[in-house]
Amino acid sequence: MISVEDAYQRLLGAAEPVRRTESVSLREAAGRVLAEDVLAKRTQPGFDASAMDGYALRAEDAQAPFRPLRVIGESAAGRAFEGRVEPGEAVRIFTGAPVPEGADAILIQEDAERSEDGALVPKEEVSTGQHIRSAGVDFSAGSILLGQGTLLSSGAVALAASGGHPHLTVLARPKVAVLATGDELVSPGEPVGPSQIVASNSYGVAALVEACGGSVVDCGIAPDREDEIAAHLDRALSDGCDCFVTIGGASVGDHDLIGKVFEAKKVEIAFLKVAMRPGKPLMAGRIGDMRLVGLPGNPASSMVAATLFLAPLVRRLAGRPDALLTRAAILGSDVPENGTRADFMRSKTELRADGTLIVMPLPRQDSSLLSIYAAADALLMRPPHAPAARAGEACHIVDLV
Ligand SMILES: Nc1nc2c(c(=O)[nH]1)N[C@H]1C(S)=C(S)[C@@H](COP(=O)(O)OP(=O)(O)OC[C@H]3O[C@@H](n4cnc5c(N)ncnc54)[C@H](O)[C@@H]3O)O[C@H]1N2
Ligand code: MOO
Repeated sequence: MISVEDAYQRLLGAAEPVRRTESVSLREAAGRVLAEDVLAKRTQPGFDASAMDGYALRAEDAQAPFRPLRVIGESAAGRAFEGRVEPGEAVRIFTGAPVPEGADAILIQEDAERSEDGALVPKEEVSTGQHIRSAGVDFSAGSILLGQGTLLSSGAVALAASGGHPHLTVLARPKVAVLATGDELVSPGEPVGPSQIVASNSYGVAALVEACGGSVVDCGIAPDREDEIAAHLDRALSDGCDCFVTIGGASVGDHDLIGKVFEAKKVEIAFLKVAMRPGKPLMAGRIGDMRLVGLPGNPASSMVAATLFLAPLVRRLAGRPDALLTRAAILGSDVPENGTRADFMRSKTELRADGTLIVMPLPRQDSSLLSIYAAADALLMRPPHAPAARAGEACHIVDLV
């Protein structure tokens, strides 16, 4: 049995982002990872633009004592004034409109008066360049807007649009096959016979995989038969899956077959058990480029193991930042000393008005309890052999997705 840290290193150590790429429209691009640099196809703004509603003029014509100026036309966004502003002249202008030739400043309309004959009389002085956004102040054609490997935020998508790109080349989502195993399992909505239960973990694990940027290949439920599980593994390999995840059958009972399948298929084993609670029977390995993760069957064990190991792996394969996100918090109640396995206690957090993050372990921690898991928003991390700790002491948590 190895430590959580060693297991994490063995699983993620040599894992690299997928190399397959695809083109997606901007509307589908948020959350994807750029496969190549995005260069600006245009300069923004493409012209000197007014930042305010007012008058385009020569700054020297708006100095005290103020003289009336002749308004010779209008420049609106999308409809430029084609002429030139000469001394003693001004052009009515609106935000985003091109600044006409000859003008070098904008007088905002709040600082201007129009006389009865239509002349413009400035009320405040302006300086050269005032309220003008110069061409290219945001970016210039040919400059790198977004680098390869960028996880596309909403802002990044807007920037790519502004740079003139209707589509972006991104990394393909890693293909993650998810297989539930167990003779007792039926799908949600199906009749549940005596001694049967509903397969729930695969839905939770699939949701987590997708939240991490993966694409799920749902393999359904396999009975406790080595040949059936092995057939799913073979199909995942031939379908080019990046990861094959099993749920259940990871422990030591007569019907726990994942270890046997891994052996028969000559999986290069990373580890077979991890010193953690819940989730001790957790297996991982690889066949060529395909990673294998054997999650334990108990629902909370399955989800905790997937949060700590599968989620960072999928993020790595997807090219996303993959570090396990832990946060400092303050214990909201006393906790007893811990045993030999790292403990990940299902907990609820509360952000106090002063910014302190308080974490309260939930009262029941049995690994079969999905009601408790779903009520939790964080895992309180208790290292092996941690001494008893009191409310108010510092601790660390992992956020649940
Ligand atoms: N003698 C020992 N027994 C067990 C050990 C051990 O070290 N020695 N470890 C225990 C721990 S810890 C866990 S966790 C479980 C994990 O066992 P398996 O991975 O083999 O899981 P199963 O036996 O297949 O199932 C356990 C439990 O979870 C239910 N299950 C399975 N799959 C699903 C699913 N997709 N959705 C919902 N529920 C599922 C299954 O019906 C069982 O109730 O082993 C302990 N035993
Ligand atoms: O890990 Mo088992 O996950 O302790 O129930």
